Amino acid sequence: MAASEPKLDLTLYLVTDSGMLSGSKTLVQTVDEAIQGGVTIVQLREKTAETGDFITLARKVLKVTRKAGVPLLINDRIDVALAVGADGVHIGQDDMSLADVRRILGPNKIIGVTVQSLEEAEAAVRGGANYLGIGTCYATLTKQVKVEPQGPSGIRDIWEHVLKLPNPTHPIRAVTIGGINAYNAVHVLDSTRTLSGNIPLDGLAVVSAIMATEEPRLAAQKMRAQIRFALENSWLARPHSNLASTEDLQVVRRAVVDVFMQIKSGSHTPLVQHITNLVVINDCANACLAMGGSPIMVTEPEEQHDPAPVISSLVINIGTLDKQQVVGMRAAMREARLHNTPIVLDPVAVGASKYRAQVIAELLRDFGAHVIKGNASEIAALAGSEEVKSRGVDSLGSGFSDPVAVVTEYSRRQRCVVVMTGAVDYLSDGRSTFAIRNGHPLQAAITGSGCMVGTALATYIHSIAHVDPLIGAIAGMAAINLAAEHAASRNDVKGPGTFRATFIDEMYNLSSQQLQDEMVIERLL
Ligand SMILES: Cc1ncc(COP(=O)(O)OP(=O)(O)O)c(N)n1
Ligand SMILES: Cc1ncsc1CCOP(=O)(O)O
Repeated sequence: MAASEPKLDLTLYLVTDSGMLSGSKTLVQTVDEAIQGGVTIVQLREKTAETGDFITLARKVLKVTRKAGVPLLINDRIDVALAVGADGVHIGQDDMSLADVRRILGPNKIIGVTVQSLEEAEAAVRGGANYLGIGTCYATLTKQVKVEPQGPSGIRDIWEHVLKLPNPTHPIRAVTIGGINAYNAVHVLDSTRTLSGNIPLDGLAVVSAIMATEEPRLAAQKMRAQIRFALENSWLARPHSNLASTEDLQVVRRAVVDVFMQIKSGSHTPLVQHITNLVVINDCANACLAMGGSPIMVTEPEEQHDPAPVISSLVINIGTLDKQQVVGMRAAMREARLHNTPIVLDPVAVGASKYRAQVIAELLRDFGAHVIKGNASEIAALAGSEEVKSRGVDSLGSGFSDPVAVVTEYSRRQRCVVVMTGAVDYLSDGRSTFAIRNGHPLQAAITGSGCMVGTALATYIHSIAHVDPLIGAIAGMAAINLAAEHAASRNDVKGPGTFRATFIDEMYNLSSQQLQDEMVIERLL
């Protein structure tokens, strides 16, 4: 690219569609405001415009983009790009070939290419594309797509592949497109990072998230804020995440006790939203209160929006799944993603039916989670392992031969903390893996003790920005297990019934000194 031409910054890529304008603003105004809100590159995509009208519009838009120092690309139409002196073009697989476009436009123009497979991506990189538009990511109403949406993991596979190509002749850049908005931007950027190297896409491309709003500046600002958050708070490179990876277990223990203390002292009362199962809802609410949180059981899809800004963390538990509940879960997870609220996902009995497996796969594809908590059979089902089978909500057999490898690997793949419960609990964020050896067999004798673990995790992981999720998870796991030990040792506990009530008492009574002294934690990785 010549020095005088705008710099290629793909962070927030606006693809236009004048058919979406509300009527109160022209396309040129919309582009102008979107750039003021943070759009870094614009593609003029006018599928039905006559050539003359397209050129007239492109000239007007170019004035705005040039003033802002933002590149303007033209969708498909090399003739229009040449006529107006645009900064480049974006082409798809059915358009003029990359080689021909390069020959016509010369070496300094930007050429972006849509790719939907490893082969297409490789060819575009070898052919000298300046960037790739990988997708589609999610289903979109903006256009009819020929290839099924690939979801973030499909996009990541392509991104990872091109970055590994030997001897690249130029830097490889990429965005993804399709169904992206401020709600899913963080999840998409986080889950498309390469597994080896943690390298994020260069940005996100959107049409309707900006074009179909009355406030394009505000919409662009929201998107930019989410993209900034995702790039600064990468799962594996969070600013505060060195704590769990420190070699010194004393430092980890102290951090865990600090997280516990914040809640115990009352200096913070997390508002923990639960969409959980009918069997345990009351126990989970009481456990949350006993630990110093405040439970909120908002379940209807229509009422997810209003409280979302003040929710500290969200528990999604599929124990007694029904279709209407899934709609509520999706609405809650969407809001949680917008507010960067930690999500704890409890995939109860996910291996028991195809329906459960499908619901969880879709929730993970569309929203991801910050923590996934399950017993060995649930983690096996999610990780695609046959090693541990389930019977209803329980695991059969003696568990994994190498539980550390399973939780660590699954955590790396899902980019979240994985907590695998059992006689020994394993917790990993993909970099560090710990075992907690507290707890009591009576926990398995009452229903819902696993669900209460979900509550405990969410209570202590109440902020992505302020609590390292792995440290918070250790705090929750250790606290609830110690409460069980204390309850089981009491003389007034005669069996599961008395244990159940006493368990809640001991969650309430547990002190930070007890946590400090009695937590049995081991670093395994
Ligand atoms: C950034 C970006 N990525 C992908 C596309 C899709 O382009 P294409 O496959 O050519 O489809 P149409 O846009 O022509 O419908 C894009 N436009 N921009
Ligand atoms: C042009 C294009 N190419 C693949 S999906 C898409 C449209 C994306 O639109 P939206 O951001 O509104 O889902």
